[in-house]
Amino acid sequence: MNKIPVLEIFGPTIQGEGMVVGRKTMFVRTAGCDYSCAWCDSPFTWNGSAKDDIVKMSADQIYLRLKEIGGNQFDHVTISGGNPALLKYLGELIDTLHEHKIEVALETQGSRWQDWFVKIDDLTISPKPPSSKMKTNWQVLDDIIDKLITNKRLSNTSLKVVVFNNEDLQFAEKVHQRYPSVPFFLQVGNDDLEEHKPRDLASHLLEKYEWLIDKVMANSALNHVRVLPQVHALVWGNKRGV
Ligand SMILES: C[S@@+](CC[C@H](N)C(=O)[O-])C[C@H]1O[C@@H](n2cnc3c(N)ncnc32)[C@H](O)[C@@H]1O
Ligand SMILES: Nc1nc2[nH]cc(C(=O)O)c2c(=O)[nH]1
Ligand code: SF4
Ligand SMILES: [Mg+2]
Repeated sequence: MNKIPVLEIFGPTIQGEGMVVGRKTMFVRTAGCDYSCAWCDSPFTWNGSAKDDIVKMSADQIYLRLKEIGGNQFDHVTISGGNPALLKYLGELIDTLHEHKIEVALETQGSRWQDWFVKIDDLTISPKPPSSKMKTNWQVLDDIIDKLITNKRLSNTSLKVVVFNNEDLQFAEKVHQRYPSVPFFLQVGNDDLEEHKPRDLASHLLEKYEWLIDKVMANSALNHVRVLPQVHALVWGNKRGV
């Protein structure tokens, strides 16, 4: 069996973001990313700081570990990273989880296509706005969205843009206008990744949430959208593994 580089497996917890926010889920976080976003909240997945924690695991080993931690208290697994779309053989893990009647969500930035995207129950594609300092390859993203539409995966797919400022909001508009049929989410950017007091971070993020709500309410190009904070950041702050 092919092995997957895993950095952490945790849960059950709530999915704190996006299309299935609030859903009880386990997390599998893979190592490695083709981006290096200025504000990445999980830089240990790609900057080498946790390289000794990476474990190469088969799909069966990951399933066993999920059961060891989560017991019978879950029926949903979210795969995040890093960029799990770098991993050609993730389809084996998705099949293993489905065989055990477990639904599978996945978080990626839309820089790579994998054929197993069409098997994901809740696929979040999160193109990166200017504040990240990353550049979207629109040809690649067009191709990904085209393939998902052709395969009738729209009800299993969402776009999610993190917003820190007005320029990011314009980028969000552009993404929504380019792919109007894809369910669209705007997410509050967390600009304080050092804060260790969850309540202080929460009140700061709620102010940013109010700013984002006001902006979106006044914007006629952003009508068919949802606006959300990272709920896990409101509850647990910058803590890892929740
Ligand atoms: C750590 S990323 C991993 C998945 C994939 N690499 C991606 O970026 O979509 C998971 C989600 O967290 C979001 N995210 C990362 N840093 C953030 C921050 N500082 N504030 C808000 N959301 C953030 C990303 O945009 C993405 O939607
Ligand atoms: N609770 C919780 N929800 C999340 N949604 C997306 C996450 C991620 O890091 O990909 C995440 C995470 O790390 N924790
Ligand atoms: S794409 Fe995702 S994991 Fe990669 S650097 Fe950006 S936010 Fe972090
Ligand atoms: Mg996170």
